[in-house]
Amino acid sequence: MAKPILANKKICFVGAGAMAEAILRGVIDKGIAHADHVFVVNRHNQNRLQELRRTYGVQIHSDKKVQERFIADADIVLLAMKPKDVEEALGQIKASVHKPQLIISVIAGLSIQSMLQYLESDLAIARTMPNTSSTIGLGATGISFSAQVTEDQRSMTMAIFEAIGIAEVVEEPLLEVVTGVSGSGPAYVYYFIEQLVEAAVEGGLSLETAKKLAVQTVLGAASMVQETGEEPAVLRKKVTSPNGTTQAALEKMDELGFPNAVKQAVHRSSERARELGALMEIRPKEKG
Ligand SMILES: NC(=O)C1=CN([C@@H]2O[C@H](COP(=O)(O)OP(=O)(O)OC[C@H]3O[C@@H](n4cnc5c(N)ncnc54)[C@H](OP(=O)(O)O)[C@@H]3O)[C@@H](O)[C@H]2O)C=CC1
Ligand SMILES: O=C(O)[C@@H]1CCC=N1
Repeated sequence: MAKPILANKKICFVGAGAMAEAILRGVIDKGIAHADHVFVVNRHNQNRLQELRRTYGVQIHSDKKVQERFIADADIVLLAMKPKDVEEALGQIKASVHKPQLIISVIAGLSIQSMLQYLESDLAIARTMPNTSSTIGLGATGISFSAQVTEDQRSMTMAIFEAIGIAEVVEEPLLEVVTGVSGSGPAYVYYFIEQLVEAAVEGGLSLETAKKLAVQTVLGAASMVQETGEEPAVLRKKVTSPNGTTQAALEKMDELGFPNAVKQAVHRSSERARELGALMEIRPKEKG
């Protein structure tokens, strides 16, 4: 059953890739948006639009004029293209977006100020940083709002992202930190699982058994933190017998710089988001 706040609202996704699919699948599966109120447009790939239509029942069209109407008629326009495509895409939709629509962006690094400049309008903007776990309702999203966003629009944004996981409102400059932690974060965990599996196979386990054990271990550890409310460091100590196997393994991780590698990776992702943001800024000389 759809929550009333979004029941009659039209959402148009501009961009039809991994992140758009994660969100649209989440909101449709959770019943907070009806598939016949979800519109998806992209630049070229018609097969991709057909695939999304077949899988989720969303509305698509190959005609650019009809796509422009999808955007103009939407209550919420959700921007989900890569940073390199922002200039072209926002230039194309500029004439179609208007007040009092809500623009939601998931684009890493793209500031509210840059969006307002590209769209040349005083629009209501929710800048977000979700992650792909939104697909299964376990996303983690950071959100900042522009001054123009109304209370209803805030509630709609929270409803969307809380339907597909947890959502935290943060000051806009902290969205880069969110990007480093939870936007890119699933990839770090997959990378960790890959190494666990590889080591298990090197040790002689079958690939199938290795995967089962590694995935259950990560799932169990994350759930323990969530369900017991205990600090990760306290839970870690409970696994670590003095002079036992875990202590030996953790000492090896320290020796090889694991804690520093993880922290530096998070900081580098945040820094990269800032770099992408700077690349997407409109310089004063390019205006008008
Ligand atoms: N993937 C992730 O884990 C996360 C991604 N993000 C952000 O989400 C955004 C999208 O990432 P992701 O989904 O991975 O990217 P994808 O490459 O999977 O998808 C990008 C989509 O944008 C479309 N597109 C490109 N140019 C235009 C245009 N001019 N007009 C309309 N659509 C266009 C592409 O369509 P076509 O094929 O026709 O070119 C494609 O469907 C990025 O900005 C990223 O920073 C945020 C959090 C997590
Ligand atoms: O890798 C990226 O740039 C995007 C943003 C966060 C996750 N994926």
